[in-house]
Amino acid sequence: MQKLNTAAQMRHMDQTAMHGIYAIAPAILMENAGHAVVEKGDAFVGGWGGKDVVILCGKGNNGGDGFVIARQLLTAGARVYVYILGQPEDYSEEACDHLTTLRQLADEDLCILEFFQGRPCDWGLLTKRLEASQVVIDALLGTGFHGDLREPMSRIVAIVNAVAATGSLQVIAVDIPTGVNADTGAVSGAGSDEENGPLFADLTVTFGALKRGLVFYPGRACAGQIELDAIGMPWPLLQAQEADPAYLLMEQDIAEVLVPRRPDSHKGTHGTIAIVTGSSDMAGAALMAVRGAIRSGAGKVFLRVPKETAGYCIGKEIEAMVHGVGTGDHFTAADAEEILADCRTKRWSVIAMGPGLGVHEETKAFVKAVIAGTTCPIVLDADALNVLTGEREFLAPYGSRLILTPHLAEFSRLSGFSMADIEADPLGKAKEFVRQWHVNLVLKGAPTVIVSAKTCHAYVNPTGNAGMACGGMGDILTGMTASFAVHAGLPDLCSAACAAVYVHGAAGDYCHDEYGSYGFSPVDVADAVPRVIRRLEENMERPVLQRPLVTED
Ligand SMILES: NC(=O)C1=CN([C@@H]2O[C@H](COP(=O)(O)OP(=O)(O)OC[C@H]3O[C@@H](n4cnc5c(N)ncnc54)[C@H](O)[C@@H]3O)[C@@H](O)[C@H]2O)[C@@H](O)CC1
Ligand SMILES: Nc1ncnc2c1ncn2[C@@H]1O[C@H](COP(=O)(O)OP(=O)(O)O)[C@@H](O)[C@H]1O
Ligand SMILES: [K+]
Repeated sequence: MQKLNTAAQMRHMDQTAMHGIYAIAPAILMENAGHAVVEKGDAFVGGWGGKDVVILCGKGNNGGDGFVIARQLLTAGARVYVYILGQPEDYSEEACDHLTTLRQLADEDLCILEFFQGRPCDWGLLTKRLEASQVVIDALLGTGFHGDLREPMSRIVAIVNAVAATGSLQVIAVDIPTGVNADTGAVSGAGSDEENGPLFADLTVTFGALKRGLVFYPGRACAGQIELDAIGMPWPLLQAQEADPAYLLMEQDIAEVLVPRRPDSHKGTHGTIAIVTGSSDMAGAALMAVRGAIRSGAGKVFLRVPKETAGYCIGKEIEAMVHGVGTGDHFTAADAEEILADCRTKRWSVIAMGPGLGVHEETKAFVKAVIAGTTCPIVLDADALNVLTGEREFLAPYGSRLILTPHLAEFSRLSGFSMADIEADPLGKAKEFVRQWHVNLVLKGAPTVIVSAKTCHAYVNPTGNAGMACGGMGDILTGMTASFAVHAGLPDLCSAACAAVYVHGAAGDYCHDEYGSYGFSPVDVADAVPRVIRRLEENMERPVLQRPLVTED
């Protein structure tokens, strides 16, 4: 897992490195930061020698990194034009020292320094310099950015974006692109007509830990390729768990939580999954959930649909045992007893409810009765969440065995948060909800965020693509989540949800590789799941019975 930090967490890490027991001189951290950009940038731009590079330096420590970069690029054989927004007295001591050194290197041919403040700006000259250069370094603003960009920053960023759009200029951002909020990925100028939007980089070299704003849209779209550099931070600080943490999931994390099948296992070992969902006009959703469960390794799958839906469903997913419940085309409170009895006698290990369930008033009582009358894990998606709008207090006592998988609109209905607030900070809102209502939450989107009921830690999924933005994709995930929830050895429901989300997205990525971003279907994604699991299996530990019984030294 990679830590996903906020600006405040980064400030704390920097301060602890510099002023705590480690006592790293501030100028050294800044030197390392600048060096990281030069080093990672070298491969990206194909070597610095002979390149013309514009370096834009703001008034904070991000600008200080820019001074180091300028000096090191001169050593690497580049010509640099350094635009400096502050005066020496504006800068921190370490940035000021680096500026002093850089000033000793000012040279009419190789190193031109331009101080912006207090003078009319020659925008034409800046544009010409950018047009004649191959690379621009954005050291205007880092994690200290907030609000919207103001003049002259906004004008400079607009000019860089315009020149870069012609394709002749590579843009490298220092730590985070200027105008991207490090905590949320919100950007300057969103929704306004004024030209004060964020900078779009081709490469972002970020320091110490990934910033949340680099993985959430719209910030993610500004970052280009992302490279992380530890910049010499003491390793205990790099590894320490932050208060209120968030992590980016990695393939290795998922491989580690999946346990290989024991060779002596049988269908009962791998979970009895009940998909209790569907209604007469949305039976396909129920079938897709079944498909997701089967393709994720479920031992047995029972499908329970309303009576009128059963005829359509029988034989469509031949592995599932299908039965029609009640008398109508949707579930009512009277149907709950049959489901609860089935759950007891057939020893269901997990239940999934929601896809295509419908939002009839009577269905709400049905869903509540099933939750209250069982003790197994339950995955709640789609209409199961829609019918529970306003029932947060009801859910909370059962939260530790529930996995809720809403998309943004479903989450808005359920939580009462506005769509705008959720879109502005999905991770923050997901955590806020879980802190209050103690459920395992999968907030689906690009990217999907998973929050643990037990710890309130958040996990962000890196897999998936826009080809998955089509109806039914979430139904597949519902079945997958139910199946993963009973995979032997998974430590908790949150890990199961993380594994399901990661594998679902990775299966979507296989489809993207095969078909491109249009037209692959939810069923294609489900059918690609075994390929992802096979890839993960290569990294799993061998089960006891697959180890040789006698080992030779
Ligand atoms: N010791 C450290 O703290 C280290 C910091 N580093 C760098 O320092 C950066 C953080 O430095 P700072 O905290 O000084 O922050 P920044 O360099 O991001 O800038 C802060 C300045 O920008 C101004 N500002 C904020 N929002 C603005 C807006 N919308 N329009 C115009 N001006 C705005 C603030 O008033 C403040 O003067 C990191 O991103 C990283 O690049 C690195 O050098 C590594 C070590
Ligand atoms: N642009 C995207 N990038 C990554 N994943 C996506 C994208 N669009 C959709 N998805 C994924 O596809 C699934 C869609 O789920 P959902 O909206 O519930 O679909 P439905 O309700 O139609 O089944 C989610 O898991 C979501 O994360
Ligand atoms: K920057």
